[in-house]
Amino acid sequence: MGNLKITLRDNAWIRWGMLLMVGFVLAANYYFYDALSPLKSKLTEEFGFSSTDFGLFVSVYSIPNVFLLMAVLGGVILDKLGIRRTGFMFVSFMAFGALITAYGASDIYTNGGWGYGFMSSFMPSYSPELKMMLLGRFLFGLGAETSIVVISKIIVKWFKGKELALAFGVKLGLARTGSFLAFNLSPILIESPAGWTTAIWFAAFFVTASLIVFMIYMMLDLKLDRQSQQDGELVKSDPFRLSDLKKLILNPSFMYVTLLCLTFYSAVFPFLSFSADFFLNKFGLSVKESGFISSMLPVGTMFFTPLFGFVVDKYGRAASLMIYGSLILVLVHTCFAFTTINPYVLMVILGIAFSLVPASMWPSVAKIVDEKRIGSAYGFMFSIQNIGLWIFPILAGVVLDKTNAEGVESLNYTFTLIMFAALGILGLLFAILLKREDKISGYGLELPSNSK
Ligand SMILES: N[C@@H](Cc1c[nH]cn1)C(=O)NCC(=O)O
Repeated sequence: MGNLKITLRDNAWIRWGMLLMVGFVLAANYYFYDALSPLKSKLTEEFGFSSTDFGLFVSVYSIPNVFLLMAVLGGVILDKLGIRRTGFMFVSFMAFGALITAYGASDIYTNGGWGYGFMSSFMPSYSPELKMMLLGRFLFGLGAETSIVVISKIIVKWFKGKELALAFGVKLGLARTGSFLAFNLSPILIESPAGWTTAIWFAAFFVTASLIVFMIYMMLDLKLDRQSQQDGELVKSDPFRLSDLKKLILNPSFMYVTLLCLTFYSAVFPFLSFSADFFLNKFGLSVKESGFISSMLPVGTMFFTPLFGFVVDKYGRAASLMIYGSLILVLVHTCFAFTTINPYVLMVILGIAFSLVPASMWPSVAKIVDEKRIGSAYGFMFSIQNIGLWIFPILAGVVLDKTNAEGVESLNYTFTLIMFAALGILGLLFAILLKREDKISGYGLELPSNSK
């Protein structure tokens, strides 16, 4: 038994201060993830990107996580090497990948800089710019997903038994601030006197700055570990065993939440990547205004996610909230496909759905899975989710190219949106199954946070 000494995590100022730090790392991650979305038409103009090329660029982020099982492996590495070493390694990958992406679009590179000749020497149907940018985003994705797993574990470490769901909500709110900034700043930065690629360089430097912030967090983490070790409170992860993964897969609640994660996020993130271009084409808006409408989604979630996190902590009902969120998602995509309802309104409503599900999903995993396995569990969920984040941006681009004649003035997005609505219906089904299963397995997903 520990002797109940006060540690850093018992000090609310330090606990929430450290959340701001890891939130900065996440905001940079999300900023870079979304920074090129409002630039789709610019990439077509400058480098001749088709919709399929753009979809490929978005989706290559997920390849290391799907094929190298990076998020699972990252979770395993995390359980083995710990938060500091794993976090440092993967945030560094993020920064390196972001800088390579910016280099691939830069004048230095396009004027025959390092690697240009090599990238021109194979697969001539893909431009050397696209190939270098794909390499950069691949490396960024390799680091980014595992970093999110590391940060989720950091939050469980500091907030378990305290304001866990609220902390997850605030964390997601901070992450989405990054997306909000990306959709608004990128269209401004392309007009910079230093050239349109300023938008990409800025994104890359933001990620590099987040590496420095993570290094500062590492000092706090070390101090907390020393205190917890003295108190005998340090939660040590057991070595990873394949049988643990088998146990997770055989747990119906865990699998329903994972499948909801796959289908729900596949209907949101790939849509968000194309959304600015969708508004531009459907409503004939400028790059700035369509980027601004896209940013209504993250802006809604910045406020609603912490709020719903608080509701889940205090009143529970996490499984029910996942059902409501999935239902709203289906309705919004259907409206986008078949109506001309004001896109600002629909994006804010989608923001409610995009708050309800994440705010209840991520803390629910901490109820279903033992803390010692939480790294592997989040890693597994992210790897499955990344199958969707890999396939659906490509499919969205292919559907767009196939359902629109070449060189058409404005792209018709109806079939792409029907695809996203269908994914939402699947998500709704898994959310209903999760709630039903919870009555049998008794993880208490409908109960407040501190009752379990
Ligand atoms: N795996 C991430 C995907 C992502 C999107 N932008 C950057 N990373 C994820 O799903 N995170 C959880 C969330 O609710 O944002």
